[in-house]
Amino acid sequence: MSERDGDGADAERDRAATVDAIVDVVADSAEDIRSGLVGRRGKAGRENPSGEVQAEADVYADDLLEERLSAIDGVAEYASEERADVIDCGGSAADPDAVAVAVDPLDGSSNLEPNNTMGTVFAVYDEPLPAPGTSIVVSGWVLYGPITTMALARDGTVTKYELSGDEPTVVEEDVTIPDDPLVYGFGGRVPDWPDDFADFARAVESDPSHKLRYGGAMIGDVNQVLTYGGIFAYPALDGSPRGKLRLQFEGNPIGHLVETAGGRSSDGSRSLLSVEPNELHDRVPLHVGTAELIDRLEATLE
Ligand SMILES: O=P(O)(O)OC[C@H]1O[C@](O)(COP(=O)(O)O)[C@@H](O)[C@@H]1O
Ligand SMILES: [Mg+2]
Ligand SMILES: [Mg+2]
Repeated sequence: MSERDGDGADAERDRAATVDAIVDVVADSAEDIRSGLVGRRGKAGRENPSGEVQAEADVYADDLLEERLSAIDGVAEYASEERADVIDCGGSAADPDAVAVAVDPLDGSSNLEPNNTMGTVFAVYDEPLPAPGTSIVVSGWVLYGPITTMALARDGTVTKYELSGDEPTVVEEDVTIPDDPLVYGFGGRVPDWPDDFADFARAVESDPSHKLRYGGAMIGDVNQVLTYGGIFAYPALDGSPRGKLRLQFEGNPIGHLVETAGGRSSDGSRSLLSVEPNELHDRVPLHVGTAELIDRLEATLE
């Protein structure tokens, strides 16, 4: 037992304080990440563990978050899409008063060059990484749009904030995803979609009440789905049956937040939160949105 442990109630309190500190650091770092994009829109000249060429801003945001998050008392592990291994920050995420943090420091970094939307995604797990989404304590994302905003899922409820001043400003509490779907966005090259997913996509597109929204940054696209109702997917592809997006850093946090808002997530047959990870950088076919559309998707892919 670490010195921080004490009895169960103390451990709970310590963990809650750690989670508060993590959320504060992510919110406080948003402006530094945003301003740090200037002058870092080029390539860093090396690949991340998923084999993608890193942008200078990917490395910058990862280094900044690693330094700040790993310094928090009670953070036992830091892991990110941009580094191969989990960073051991001291203690164990299996302890009742400690957690692990997993981060996609800059989501949609291919949008740096054309200056379009990007985000930061994070999840706090109460188990050592890689861990299933059922062990997430808090999930959230920062969206660098015209305004910097944050969505946070904690204690069974989703809250949206603006991050413009010294303190985050609550703009919406108890956020729920609308039941009537309006927007959809599907990643991957259309010729690479498996036939069953293509059938589903055609059905969604042919509904006159649905509109296409695809910006090339998952967070921007998913935030529209959370706002208007609908579906975002980066499906399994012919030649890439696990799709593109990563379970620990993208699928789990997004699935946790959308499900907390009353929506659904799926890998094609079950909740993303039920997918058991094998490795830190596992990919997963990702579908999130209004429950009825995810039900229909799963019925089509059966
Ligand atoms: O360029 P594509 O194939 O449309 O992929 C876009 C998808 O890839 C991502 O950019 C992957 O995220 P990273 O930028 O964090 O690697 C998603 O945000 C987005 O939905
Ligand atoms: Mg990403
Ligand atoms: Mg990224």
